[in-house]
This record gives sequence, C-alpha cells and structure tokens, in this order.
Amino acid sequence: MATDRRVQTLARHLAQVPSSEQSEGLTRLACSAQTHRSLPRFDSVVLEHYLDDQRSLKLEVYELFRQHPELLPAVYEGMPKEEHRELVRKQLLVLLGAGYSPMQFFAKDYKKYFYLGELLALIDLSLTVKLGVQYSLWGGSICNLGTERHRKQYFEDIDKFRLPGCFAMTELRHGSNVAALETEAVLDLATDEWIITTPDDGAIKWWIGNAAEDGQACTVFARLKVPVPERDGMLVDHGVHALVAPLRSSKGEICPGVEIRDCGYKVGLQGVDNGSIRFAGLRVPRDNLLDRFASVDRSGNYSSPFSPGRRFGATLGELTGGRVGLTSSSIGVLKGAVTVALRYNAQRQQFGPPEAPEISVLDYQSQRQKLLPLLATCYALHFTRGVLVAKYEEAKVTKDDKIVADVHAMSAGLKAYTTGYTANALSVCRESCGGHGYAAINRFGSWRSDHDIFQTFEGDNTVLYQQVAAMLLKGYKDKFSGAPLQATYTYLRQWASDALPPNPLVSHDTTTRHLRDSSFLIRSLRYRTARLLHTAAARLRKHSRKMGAFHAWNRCLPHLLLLARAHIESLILDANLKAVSACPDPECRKSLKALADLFALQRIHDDILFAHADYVAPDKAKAIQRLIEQLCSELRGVALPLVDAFAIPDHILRAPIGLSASQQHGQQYNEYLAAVGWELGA
Ligand SMILES: Cc1cc2nc3c(=O)[nH]c(=O)nc-3n(C[C@H](O)[C@H](O)[C@H](O)COP(=O)(O)OP(=O)(O)OC[C@H]3O[C@@H](n4cnc5c(N)ncnc54)[C@H](O)[C@@H]3O)c2cc1C
Repeated sequence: MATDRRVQTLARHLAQVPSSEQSEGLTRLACSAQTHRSLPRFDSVVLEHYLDDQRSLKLEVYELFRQHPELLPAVYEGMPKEEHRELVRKQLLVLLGAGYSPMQFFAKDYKKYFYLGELLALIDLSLTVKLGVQYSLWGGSICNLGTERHRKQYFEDIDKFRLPGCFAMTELRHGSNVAALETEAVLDLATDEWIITTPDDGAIKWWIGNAAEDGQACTVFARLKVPVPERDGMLVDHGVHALVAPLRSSKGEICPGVEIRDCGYKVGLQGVDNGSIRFAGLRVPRDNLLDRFASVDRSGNYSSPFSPGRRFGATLGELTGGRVGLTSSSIGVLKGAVTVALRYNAQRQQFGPPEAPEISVLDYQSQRQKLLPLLATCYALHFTRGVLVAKYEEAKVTKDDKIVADVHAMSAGLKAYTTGYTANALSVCRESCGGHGYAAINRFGSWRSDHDIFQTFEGDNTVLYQQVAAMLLKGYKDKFSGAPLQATYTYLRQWASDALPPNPLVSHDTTTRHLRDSSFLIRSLRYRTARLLHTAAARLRKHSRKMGAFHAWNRCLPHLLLLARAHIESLILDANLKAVSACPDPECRKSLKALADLFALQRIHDDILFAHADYVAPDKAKAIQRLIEQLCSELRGVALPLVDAFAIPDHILRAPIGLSASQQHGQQYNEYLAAVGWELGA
C-alpha cells in the first residue's frame, strides 16, 4: 500500500514538473522499486547440461561452422536472392560433407533431427527451411506416404541431396483448404501411367520450396481420377493423393510437360528458391502413386483400408514432422533474440539517480516486465518441445492411433503457439534494444522477416488452432459417451470439478505461498480450458440447431481459438513444472521454478476470464500483479546466467550488441564499433 501511494504521489508530482526532471524522477522510482533479492546464483554450465541432452551435436555443428566463417555473413539484408540461395546450398553441403545424415535422423533419430532444426535456425533461417523442405517435406512424404519400394528408390539420393525435391501441395487458389486442390492425375489404362495436369491457372502450384532452382522431383498433391471401364471409361474422382513427379534433369533441364517460374523476392527467406509449377500432361508411371494409404492396380481398381475421410486425415496426419521441426526452429530464434536483448539491456545504461552512476536499462521495471516473461516463456517452450518430440517418437515406434492423434493435435497447437509467440517477441526484443536493435548487423531485422512466415506455412496458425479445438470438443463428447480419452486430455475427466470456481476463501487467498503453489497454477489454467470447453460446446449446440454446423462454428470462432490457446498453455505449464521438479540442481531449480511461476501468473493476470468468473477476486489479482513484479526483480539477477545456459556461441549469434565476450570484458560497444569499421581507441 505504501509503495502504491508513493507511486501515485510521484505520478502527480511528475505531471507538474518539466520533462528533464521527470526522467530523473522516473529513474528514482525504478531504483527504489528494485527492492527484491535476487535468486541464488547457479552455474550456467550445469543448467546447460540439464537443458541439452544433445549437447555434443550442438558443439560439433557449431564447431563445423566456426571453420567456415565465409558461410556466416554478418548481414543478409541487401544480399541478392541468387547469392543467398548459393550460400544456403554451400551451408547444406558443408553439413552433408561432414557426414551428417538428416534423412536418417528424420527417419530414425528424431531428437537429433529436430534439434538440428533449432541449431541451424541461428546460422540462417533459410538453411533451416531448405533443410525442412528437402527432408521433412520431400523426404518425409516419401517415407511416410509411400511404401518400401519408394523408400528404397529415393532415400539415399534425397539424403545426400543428389535428388533435391519439393513438396508441391499449395496452389494459387488454395492453401489451407487442401481438400479443394484442383491439380489432376488421371490414370491412362492403356499406358499404365498417370497424366498430371493443371486444369487452369488457379491450380498452378505456388510457393513450392526448392522448385525455382534446385528441385529435380516433387511430391505432387493431385486429385486422383481413375476410369471405370464398365461405365464407358467415366472418371471417378478419389480425392487428393500424393504422387512422385519429375521436374528437371540432374543438369537442370526442365522436363517436358512441366513449366516453372520463380516466386521472386519475398519478405524474407531469400535463400530458399520458392517457385510455381504448371503441369501440362506430364506422364508418370502408375507406381509413382505414394500408396501407403490407398493403391490402384493395373486394371484401375482403387482400394484403401480407410474411408475417404480417414484416408485424407491419415495422409495429412503423417506431415506432423514438419510442424515439430518449425516449432524447434522457432524456439531457436526465440533463444537467440532473448539472449541478445537481455545481454544488451543488462549493459546499456540510461539515466540514474542524482550524483550517482547511470543505471542499466534492465533495472527499469518496465523493461524487466517486457523481457523476463519472454525468457520465462522461452524456457517453458523449450521443455514442452522436449515432451512433444518424445511423444512424436512414441507415436512413430508404437503407431498407436491414440498417440498419433495426440501428437497431431499437440504439434498443430504448439507450432501455432510458438511461432505466434516468437513473432511478437522478436518485435519486443528489437524495441527493447532501442536504436541499436534496428541495425541489420544485430540480426533482429532478418530474424523478424525470415521467421514471420512460420506463422503461415505448414498450416496457418488460425487454421491449426481450430484443429486443436475440434480435437478437444471430440474428447469432450467422447467423455460423455464413455469412450477412452487421448492421453493429453485426461485432465478433462475432472472438468466438472475444474470448471467450478474455487470456494471464496481460495479466490481471495493472496498469500505468496498459495500463489506459487504448482497445484494452484495448474488448476487455474485447467479451469480456464475446462470452462471454455464447456461453454463452447453449449454455444455450438445452441447455434447448430438454428444455423447448421458450419455457421455455428464460424459464429463461435474467437471462443474456439481462445479454447485452443488455453489448452496449449495448460500443456506448456504441465511440461514446464515437470521439468522444474526433475532438475537435480537445487539452485538451478529455484530459478526454473520462478520462471515457471512467472509464465503461469502472467497468463492468469492477463486473462479477464479469471476475474469474470470470480476465480480471482480483485485483491488476489492485485497480489498476482505484485508477485509478477517481484519475480521479475528476482529473476533480473540471474537473467544473464539463464541466457548463458542456452550456450549460443558468439560466432553463431553474431549480433555485436549481444555477444557473451562483451559481457565478460565489459566492452559492449567494441564489437559493434569494429563491425561498422571503427578502429578501436584510434
Ligand atoms: C515462403 C513460403 C514457403 C512455402 N512453401 C511451401 C511448400 O514448399 N509447399 C507447399 O505446398 N506450400 C508452401 N507454402 C504455402 C503455405 O503452406 C500456405 O501459404 C499456407 O498453407 C496458407 O495457405 P494460404 O496462403 O492459401 O492462406 P489462406 O488459407 O488463403 O489464408 C488467408 C487468411 O485466411 C485465414 N483463414 C483461412 N482459412 C480459415 C478458416 N477456416 N478459419 C479462419 N480463418 C481462415 C488465414 O488465417 C489467413 O489469415 C509456402 C508459403 C510461403 C509463403
């Protein structure tokens, strides 16, 4: 109360004094607010070991690139796209030349594959995306949608990049709505071939990675049309299927029946050669159909063990690997940005109390409350990605339908959440570094423009969140019909109790002990999901009766998106708190717990639902706000070791204002001055 009064008095006072004196007053306020003790110091190397069970891969890959400084340019802005594409090709070949086998990783060593995606993100996001196109998409479609003979035929060449390829799904007119794609593959019974055709310009394949320069083949998604001899050769449309189609010879000559154009300069990712493709009667053997889920025999008989809806779902479900990869890379970028921002903010000084040195900008409450929640979320996402990758591995090994569906929903939701969060965080980090954050050499600009599209490709985030909401609603329905629930939804069993607000004593409990109790935090986020789910189901039921399912869904869409995000935040908190408990080092554990608490309390504080539902009484909301401030203050003292634990070497991070070396020597501007051509001390 006393502090509140002081702040109000000071604010009144500041309104009446000239602006030069205002800044001094604000500084004093910031300093006086810094009253909380820091968390105990810990050894960042100990934490790094806890975070990274693939640490040796990181050391090797980053050492490899240390030996190739020519592949690590200081800035990408202004580089012609042809030059950037060539650079990315060289980066990839260096990796392959050192004996890495991304296709093997993708098929068998999942942890390594996804971790590689994180590591390469800070080298060049174009490289990560090129890798994703070649291995997750092109290679992944062969491995997951094809059968053994396809794997035998293509696996080695894809792995070694002797057969660069594409994943040709999106068309000019349709991206998210894959079922509406229009490219056709018609079976010619006389020659036993598929004839692939683009029926009109709206069906030109668009944005296809690797198509503009490198791609020699692609997996093309087309409507399978098969003639029925008994019905005068009438064509039956079996819906969208995947086939392998050649695009170019190894010498780069485009195949007859194929036309390709470059998509040109993009907002970012200039190192990836996206192109558009038109097919004009390209003929491929019948065996080129990737036939794991459906096949067509020599007589044109179509067969699939699935109903058309389930076959389509199974086909798209096999593409989750790409989303797990994007989540990993996005976390890699977030770690880089938070590292640069916190290191710079800790050293940058502006203003200070009279007759005293200036203070670090990170000591301003406003700055801490911008950056430390980003760090907390970065850790939370790191741990959740670990759970997702483990589940992905389990799904691949067991092929259990429930786990596969679970991974599908979790990868969709976490991809959407992580990439959306990182996109915003990049702007916050840039702004937190003031003008120097805007210098291309400090990397925020290229990260922002390269990463932005992560929110759209491999599933637009808004569309992915809807898949999560649909799965939750299905789980909710199954619960009442007695069907078994998928693993991540088991907590919905308790929805009836979770969806009720706590008794008034709990909603007014403002003690720190209660607010930092993991069971309170978990229960709160679950309560929110359960309530949103319960009310969404009721609203959908009501509106469906009047306007039909499609329009009812549209009517409830904002509610459904909130539901999906709430569910993902629940999963993130669960994974985070489990990782905190499992950490063997007590000092590290204290900081990790503070980060996890900050993550959860910030969500409770920011969501008005808790107040509306009487879950959090006004006095409790105030106590949460104070606790958030306190946690930010406590974490400020360990912010640098916390980012040091990400252990991003300086030659990879490259942003002169955020290097670890400048922290150690207290010379934060030296690297920056040298980078723009100043001779030091001249
Ligand atoms: C750089 C880049 C690389 C790419 N690489 C490839 C590739 O290699 N292979 C490939 O096949 N494709 C690729 N794509 C295409 C990408 O996958 C699609 O752009 C993406 O799936 C989104 O589809 P869209 O562009 O048609 O957007 P749309 O689906 O048209 O979306 C437009 C807007 O409408 C909203 N919207 C759409 N449907 C709904 C709905 N049901 N409810 C609410 N809102 C909705 C979206 O949120 C979005 O804001 C790439 C794209 C880019 C830009």
